Amino acid sequence: MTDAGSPLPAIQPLVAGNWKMNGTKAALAEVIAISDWIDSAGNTLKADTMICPPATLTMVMAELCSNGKVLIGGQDCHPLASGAHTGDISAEMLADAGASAVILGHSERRSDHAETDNGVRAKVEAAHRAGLTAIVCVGETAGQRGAGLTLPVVARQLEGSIPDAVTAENTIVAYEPVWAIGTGLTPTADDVAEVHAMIREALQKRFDVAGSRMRILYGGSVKGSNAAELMSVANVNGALVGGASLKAADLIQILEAYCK
Ligand SMILES: O=C[C@H](O)COP(=O)(O)O
Repeated sequence: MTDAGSPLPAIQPLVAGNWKMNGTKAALAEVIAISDWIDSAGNTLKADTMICPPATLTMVMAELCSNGKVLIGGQDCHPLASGAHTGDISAEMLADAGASAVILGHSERRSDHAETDNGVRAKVEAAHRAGLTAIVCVGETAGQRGAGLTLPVVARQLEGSIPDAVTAENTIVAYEPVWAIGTGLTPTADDVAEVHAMIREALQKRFDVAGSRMRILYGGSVKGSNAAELMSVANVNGALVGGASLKAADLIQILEAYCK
């Protein structure tokens, strides 16, 4: 309930495609096809749609999607606004290129670039400074899951990676079990429900109403054939999609789970 005692409005789901290190100019046709499909779906589609392309495509894709039907996000940013950091991109640069969000702390960044919770938190603060929504990824490895550590690992990542001052608009959590990414494996609906319930409770405890309103995405081998089941789990407010976001036809099958 809000302070005024009225019920909170429903959370608008988000389906975000993470293209990772995939996509050249030829792939822009996929985004045009997604945007055209969203047009034809009209208001039967009850979700927002985002594509997070590689940095080389951010600006051209943002220009192509300037009608706002497909939102554009980055895949990482540096904590600083500018400076001598060869190869890095700042949150301000992503915003300037037309992005409205940025994925931070993805498990591939955490493993490939030794990113820590503290480092991710600094990037989330940078995203907010630049006016971007931060999509903060958390999730356990297969080993941690086997050891029964899923909930404590995710709780620690949440606590460490998200700064103290956030809003329901500027921060999204993405739960992505590392072992489910790109493997075709997914947790059961009950397992997803358990983790998302814990995340919701932790967010509410820490951020009050903002924590009740924040979107919590599920990611890890989401595809057309499992989207409806996964997206109907309590506290799942959308999906972060890797492989199945690269082709318009595959992403559209996932979006169809949100057509009513
Ligand atoms: O960011 C997206 C995730 O890593 C999921 O990737 P996937 O859908 O290919 O499993």
